[in-house]
Amino acid sequence: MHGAGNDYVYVDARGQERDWPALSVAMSDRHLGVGSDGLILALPSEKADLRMRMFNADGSEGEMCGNGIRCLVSFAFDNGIVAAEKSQVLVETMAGVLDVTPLRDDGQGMVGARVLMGEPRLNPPDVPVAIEGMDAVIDEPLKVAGHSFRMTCVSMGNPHAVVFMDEPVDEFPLTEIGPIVEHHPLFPARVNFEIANVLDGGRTIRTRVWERGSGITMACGTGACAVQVAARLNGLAGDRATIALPGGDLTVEWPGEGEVVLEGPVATVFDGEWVE
Ligand SMILES: N[C@H](CCC[C@H](N)C(=O)O)C(=O)O
Repeated sequence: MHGAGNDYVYVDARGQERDWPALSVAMSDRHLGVGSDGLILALPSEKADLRMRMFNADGSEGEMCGNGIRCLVSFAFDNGIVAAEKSQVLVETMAGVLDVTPLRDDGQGMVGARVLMGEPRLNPPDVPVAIEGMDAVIDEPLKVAGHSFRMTCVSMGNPHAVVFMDEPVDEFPLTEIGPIVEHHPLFPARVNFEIANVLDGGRTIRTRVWERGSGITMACGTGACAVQVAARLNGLAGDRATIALPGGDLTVEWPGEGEVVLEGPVATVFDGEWVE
């Protein structure tokens, strides 16, 4: 399944004990495996309708996945894990229990979802940055390979570093710079790195992402949230923005306080059986 091109393999892991990190690496390989940005598990929960665990393509576990949580609810409906007629589904994640509202087409199929993503963490322990007022920025420009960035760091349960730039993001050497930022010593848990062009007075923000543990992805849900929050903190956007990613558009709302709301598509590509 994929959310705006951010594709994962989804597994009903109820009652299964496996080496999930190793399985994520094997399944994510686009030549020797299924091919994906990682692996997402549906698991039972004591305090929600179900629990999500997500693993990046390198086997590392992410605290939250905004595109993944939408697809997981659709997967849970299709596989009888959660009653398909529910109009609200609670999902336990490492970033808290989050509220997912399925969006259905007239045929009742799920085509997307609206997710309450929790509050942004602006002085996140996983992104220790010099603090300038509310705005969590790195006071000293971060010098990377001849570039000097002013980053706004936001955690959505997982760490993000956002750089707004005038240079068109499509021309930025993200493949070269992305891994240097991801592994920069400033980020003890590594970091997801977003580059963004603010367009249309902040109503649209063109964004590309180098994801922690997966590299360049077509979209990143938590990254889209971090971009809108960072833009609003920097006075570059209002309460709502369309985040235009290579794989599609995601909509993010954050009025400066409270939960971030993410809305985006869901798609199933194919089903399969994993044969040992
Ligand atoms: N790579 C991320 C996890 C996946 C996030 C992204 N795919 C999303 O949709 O939020 C991390 O290690 O924090």
